[in-house]
Amino acid sequence: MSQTATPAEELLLVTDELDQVEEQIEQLLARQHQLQAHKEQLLRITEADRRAPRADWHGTFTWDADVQQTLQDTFSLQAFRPLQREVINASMQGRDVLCLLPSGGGKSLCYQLPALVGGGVTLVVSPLLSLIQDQVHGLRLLGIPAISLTSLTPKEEVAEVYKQIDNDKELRLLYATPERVVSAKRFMSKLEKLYKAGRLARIAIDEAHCCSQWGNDFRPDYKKLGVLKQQFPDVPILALTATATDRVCDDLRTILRIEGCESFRSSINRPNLFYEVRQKASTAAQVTADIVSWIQANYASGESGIVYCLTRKDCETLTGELQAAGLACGFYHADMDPHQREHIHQQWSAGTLQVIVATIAFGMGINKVDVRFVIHHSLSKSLENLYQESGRAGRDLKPAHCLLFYRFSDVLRQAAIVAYEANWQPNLYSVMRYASALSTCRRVIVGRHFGEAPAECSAMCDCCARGAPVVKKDVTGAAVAVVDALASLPTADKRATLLQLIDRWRASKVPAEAKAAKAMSRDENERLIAQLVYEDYLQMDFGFTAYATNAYLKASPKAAQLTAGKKTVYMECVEVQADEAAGQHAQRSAGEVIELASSEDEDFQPATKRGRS
Ligand SMILES: Nc1ncnc2c1ncn2[C@@H]1O[C@H](COP(=O)(O)OP(=O)(O)OP(=O)(O)O)[C@@H](O)[C@H]1O
Repeated sequence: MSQTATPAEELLLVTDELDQVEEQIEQLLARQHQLQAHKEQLLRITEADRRAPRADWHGTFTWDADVQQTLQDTFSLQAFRPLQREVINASMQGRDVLCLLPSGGGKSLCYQLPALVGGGVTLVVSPLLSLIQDQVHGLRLLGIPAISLTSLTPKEEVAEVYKQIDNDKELRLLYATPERVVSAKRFMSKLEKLYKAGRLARIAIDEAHCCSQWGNDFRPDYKKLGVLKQQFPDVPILALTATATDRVCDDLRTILRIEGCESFRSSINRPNLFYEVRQKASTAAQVTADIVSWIQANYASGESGIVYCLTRKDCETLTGELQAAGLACGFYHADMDPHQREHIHQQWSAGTLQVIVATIAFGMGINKVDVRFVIHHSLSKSLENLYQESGRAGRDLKPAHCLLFYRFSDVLRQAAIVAYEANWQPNLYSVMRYASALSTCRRVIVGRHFGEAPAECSAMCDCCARGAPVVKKDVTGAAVAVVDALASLPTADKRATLLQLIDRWRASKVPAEAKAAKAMSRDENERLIAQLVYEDYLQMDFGFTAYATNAYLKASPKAAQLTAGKKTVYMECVEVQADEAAGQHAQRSAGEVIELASSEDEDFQPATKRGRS
């Protein structure tokens, strides 16, 4: 310190140095926190390795004979489906396991069978009451001792269940909801008692993707399930899910504290499902007529199906219209009396109703394996949601059809609903990318989303089955006209609804622009605007009123490059010819331009189709 510094100057220097020291302390504390968390992870991993060494899960184990016999005698099954045996071996060995098998892949057997062979009690955490009821009922029919504790358990039975947990040495499976596990102290104390007595054999966490806020169906109570590893470190956890991206898997490993787990992942590809997207008509009446005629043409023998709608009101209206057209159907959504909802579900499961028209409230509890079709009346909020909802078809592995009716205005409706959710935009764009594809196989898009190598499609999606040539059109002029139409708006915010934008574009004061816009149908105008959103030349903007959220469109910063002549926009179009390969899947008139897709799609293939048989 200089000897000539005045106290005031020195004060400034000292204050400055103190600030620096505080900043360093903060950095060191953050680093300490990080290292502590990492140390705990490494301790858990080494402890898991010590407790249950890794092995070749295809190999032979002391329990092989028991496992095979239980498979045949108790479950009346002859052989394992892919990965079931490996998952069972790893769990029997005592490893924590993350199991990703597609819908209908047979995840339940992966914990039900070890529960019988290994002895002790397997706790199954499952999010849905109806699913729990169905499973417990099914297990009891097989003579397997199973109980559940949920909000549906009558008060007088709760004491009996607790008594059974304490004393019934034959009990093998105990089902509970995550709420029960994380909030009911009495339940946790019973688990502690089981654990101390060495009777808590395994914990299965079904629909484990609900842990992660990056996945669909995030549930806050699932996020607290890390308490199970903390309280019962020696008990192997088996986390199961049908849908999870790599990011969701990483997240759920951390949340459940099973970082050292064995991960088994079969392809998410469902080869028996035919994926199709159709242009959705612009009027509700026409959409209903299209759905009715499609079901009547393809499933006239009353095969079961689901129609997913965006809102409760849509569900009720569409049900009335389908009924009027002679289809046996009922609606299902969250705003119904639970008994009425259950009644509809049962009638549909029994085949009395052919079609259930539902919101996404109808989901994880569906146990019906012979659903032949799933129709999306509106776009889902993410590709994961669409995959999972569609995946309720064909769980018996027989051919089934997943049909999405798509138009861009539904993206805006959906956006206005999900705009409050985390990650709504990348989620919505992922499903838009899927829906607007023309030349890219839909399986490839889904596989890429889940980080998988492309699966063989064998013409089991409309893009591969269609077989018509794709033409690539330069539509830069039209794209500039759309941006100009927004710029010419009298309002300061320069934003418009989709309808306003199309009207303004078609009424452009530049005659050539208006002529070009009108040379396209309004549907095609809409598709080009969708593409501009999807390629980031336009963006969504929201207006909030006391009653609703409205979605608008406005130019994004990238639009300036378009108007400056630095970007070119191409659209793909297909001229449909008579196409036998697509058979009933492509019911369109010859020569009709059926779809447009992004010119920025990596897999854009301008000339001929592939994958056609
Ligand atoms: N090894 C097997 N052989 C034959 N059928 C099996 C086998 N394993 C399971 N199944 C049957 O497959 C059907 C689906 O099983 P399960 O309900 O466990 O699937 P899941 O993977 O949980 O599907 P979801 O994610 O849709 O709930 C059931 O009817 C079940 O009995």
